[in-house]
Amino acid sequence: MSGTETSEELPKGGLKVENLTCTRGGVPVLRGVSFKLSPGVAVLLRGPNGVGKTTLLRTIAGLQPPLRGTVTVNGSVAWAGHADAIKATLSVQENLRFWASVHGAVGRGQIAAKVDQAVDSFYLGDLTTRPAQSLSAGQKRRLGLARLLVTGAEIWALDEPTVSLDADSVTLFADAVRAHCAAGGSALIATHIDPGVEAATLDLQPYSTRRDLNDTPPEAEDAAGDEAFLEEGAL
Ligand SMILES: Nc1ncnc2c1ncn2[C@@H]1O[C@H](COP(=O)(O)OP(=O)(O)OP(=O)(O)O)[C@@H](O)[C@H]1O
Repeated sequence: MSGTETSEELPKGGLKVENLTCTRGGVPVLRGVSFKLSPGVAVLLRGPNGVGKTTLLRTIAGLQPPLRGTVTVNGSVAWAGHADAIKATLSVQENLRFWASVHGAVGRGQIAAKVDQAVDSFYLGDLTTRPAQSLSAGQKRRLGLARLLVTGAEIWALDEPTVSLDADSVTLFADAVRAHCAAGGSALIATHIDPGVEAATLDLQPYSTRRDLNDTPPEAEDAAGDEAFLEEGAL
């Protein structure tokens, strides 16, 4: 099902998307998207509602196969979508322990160290024994983001990660992304707001609109791939 390939020719934490065409519900959404994401870099994925940001992130995370093109990574991808991947009946601490174990932490000491760091990073200290289902929307979102830290994944694919967060929590998120990138990780972040992260921008444009405006035959567009979209510095 996954169309994501692993290659050690990329640097650890690197991601390369080449001429990617995706469908959603059988309908073409993205066409010929190409870009590279280097370790240490965060990129904001922009574009109007329905343009295909979630579809692109899902494809990179291996949750759906591309129709055409390739996604290549060196490292593992952690996906944070709208549902937060939270186990409702487990406590905050149990959720994080669970995810740390799933992602390879071994032994009580290693698991506890990862969980403690994640709890501190997202100010979850007063909530550790609370069942996840009893948390507010913003608290759940903080738990979902804390999960990223215990996965140890090099590449973060984040779909509107700041939804429901208050201003202080957005700052915690930005700090976490900064620390992740400083440690050699990378992040692709779909968002409609400014999350306070120093980042390049990848602008997805409506495929049909762009074609109409450019008056470019689809075959030529296929051959050329997508123009644009990363500002210099992110490549
Ligand atoms: N489960 C689905 N079945 C069919 N079509 C879908 C499904 N989910 C999304 N789509 C369609 O696919 C297209 C791309 O959706 P996607 O969620 O990737 O957009 P987006 O850029 O993330 O939008 P938003 O900014 O609103 O979150 C849209 O036209 C949407 O209506």
